[in-house]
Amino acid sequence: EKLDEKTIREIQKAQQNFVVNISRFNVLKFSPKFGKILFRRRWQELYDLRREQEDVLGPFIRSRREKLEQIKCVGNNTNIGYVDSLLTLTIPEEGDRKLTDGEIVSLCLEMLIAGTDTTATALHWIMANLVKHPEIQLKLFNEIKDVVVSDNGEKIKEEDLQKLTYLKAVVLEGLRRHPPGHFLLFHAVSEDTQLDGNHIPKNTGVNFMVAEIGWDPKIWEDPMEFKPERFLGNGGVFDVTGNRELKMMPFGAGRRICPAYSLGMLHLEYFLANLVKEFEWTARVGDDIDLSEKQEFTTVMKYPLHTLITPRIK
Ligand code: HEM
Repeated sequence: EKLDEKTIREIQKAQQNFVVNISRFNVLKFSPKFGKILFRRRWQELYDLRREQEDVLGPFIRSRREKLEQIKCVGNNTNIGYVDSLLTLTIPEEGDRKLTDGEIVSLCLEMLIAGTDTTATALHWIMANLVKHPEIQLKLFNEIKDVVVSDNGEKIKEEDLQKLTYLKAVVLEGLRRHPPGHFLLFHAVSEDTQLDGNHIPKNTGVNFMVAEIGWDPKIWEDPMEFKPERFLGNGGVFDVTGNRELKMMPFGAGRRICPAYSLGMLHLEYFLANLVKEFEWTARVGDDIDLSEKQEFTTVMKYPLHTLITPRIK
């Protein structure tokens, strides 16, 4: 179903309000009993945000449920989308019940946020580094120019990306130095576990310091420097899943790794290649590009990038 511009803006606003405010709600996890009184205002804000999400997404879910019923009646089951699969899902552990509308709203938002905010944040950091280090941007542009023979003004295509080794190195370095998530989503241990001599009881919530892992000076030389060249060894091949060797984990690792890590990499490579092919990105006079961080849903630039963009001469 095609959404009009107004609806897209409403969904975007609900998502943005959530992303920007989420870290302010962490405090609500403590002492739920007294917290309800102590943080009454903040709880109210959270409820309001939640209502906003349900108001914008709820009608689409209900309308899709009706459509699905009609499709079932005429026996046509083509065009199955994400919401359709959630609507047909049942939970065996809970008496084969279906998901509630509220749960579906959460899952849709999770997919929207996880699929856009992470990639946009990663790209923002990478562009900031390319503006800060024009020599890296130039090297990347030269690779694009030399390797992709598409001077006819066409966009770089998906199949061209495989030939761009330095592009891949820049993306990997961006994800190492500025992973959008400095932590993963919360995990819990399913059994009593020993970790580095510490006893972790079953059901304890655990997380991983993603950014620190990628900045470990025992693994990475000059870890805080932005040096894509470090990824050029081994023929430019690097296993970002950590299956072979875990040196960084911007997408997590193992069973709960980001289910769309390869799509995330593809988006970053594709957008970056085209942005650099079409435009030269430079700092404003006297602007040193401040790489300070700020915690939102992802770790974003505290001072968003302002840059001058000049079309490349064809
Ligand atoms: C550069 C881009 C991306 C990065 C850095 C990234 C990173 C992550 C990380 C760190 C996690 C948590 C893994 C864990 O808790 O162990 C995650 C989960 C997730 N990601 Fe991504 N992601 C990216 C792109 C995407 C895209 C494009 C989509 C969807 C189209 C997506 C969908 C999801 C979903 C649905 C989850 C939750 C999975 C679960 O609950 O098990 N991500 N991602």
